[in-house]
Amino acid sequence: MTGLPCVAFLGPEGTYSHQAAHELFGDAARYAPQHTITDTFGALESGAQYALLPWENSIHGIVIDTIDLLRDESIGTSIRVRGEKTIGVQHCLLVRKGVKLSEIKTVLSHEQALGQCAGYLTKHLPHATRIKVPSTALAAERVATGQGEDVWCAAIASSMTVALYPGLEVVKKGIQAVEDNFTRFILLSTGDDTSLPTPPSERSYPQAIVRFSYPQAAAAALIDILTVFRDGSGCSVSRIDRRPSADGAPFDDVYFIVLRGPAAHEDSIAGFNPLSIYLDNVMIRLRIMLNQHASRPVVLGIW
Ligand SMILES: O=C(O)C(=O)C[C@]1(C(=O)O)C=C[C@@H](O)C=C1
Repeated sequence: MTGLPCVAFLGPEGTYSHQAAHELFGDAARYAPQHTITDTFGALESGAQYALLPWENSIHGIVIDTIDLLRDESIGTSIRVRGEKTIGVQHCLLVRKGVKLSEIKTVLSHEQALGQCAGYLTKHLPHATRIKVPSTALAAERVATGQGEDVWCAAIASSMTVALYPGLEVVKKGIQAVEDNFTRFILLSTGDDTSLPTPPSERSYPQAIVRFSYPQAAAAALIDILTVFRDGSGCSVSRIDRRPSADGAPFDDVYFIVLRGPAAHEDSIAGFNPLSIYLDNVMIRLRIMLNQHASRPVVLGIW
């Protein structure tokens, strides 16, 4: 067992992160549940080789804690983005056995799940207080073990938690805004050389993330900076995210550009990756355009 790599994930058992980690690594890893997304990232500093973080959801969008961690300077240097995993998410409203919908006073869950199910809560539980907790499975555990007033709490979590935390029952399954609901996770590892037990990407084309900061005072216009990414050799931008910079002047922002390379052909030469060649060129031009600014553009990972 000890030879297996350690994968940190947002716990406890029964979170969607737990499910995604298992789907990626199966029996080829040891699993280390963490209390928060920040702790999951921090586990890379205390011995875990991998951390799997929820990245974005198809209903509620970006997971703020994760994207803000991607601003950390260690990512792109000692820590690299290595892959991704997408899973389907069907949320259940769970209560202690015997509690009726009309008796629920409080609903606990991860803020993403509360957001994905906001329509259901507004319609069916308009007077219930919504409380954010670090994960869906922690919400289920609290409802299962709650005392006193907590008996009237409900949780939004996966149906798997019913088997893990005895005493719960499902009031309603599939309470998110639309039936098709997916969360995409990002896999980080300490360095590029830790081998991955399963192919890191589910897609046939390679991807990469570039981070750069764009201060309000920048000499070059943002639109000119973005033209650096104009399609080259079949590579293109598939997504742009923007967050406040952690340490810059007010409204200085950090940009995350997700790039997609051309699909690999069966006859392509081993080790030849058009995306990394394109990125070498893009990074040189980006550094020149942003050269007067302290924060260098960085490739957070290619997978
Ligand atoms: O709380 C969990 O179960 C998680 O794994 C976190 C998380 C998220 O942050 O998006 C993962 C998937 C769902 O979208 C809801 C919550």
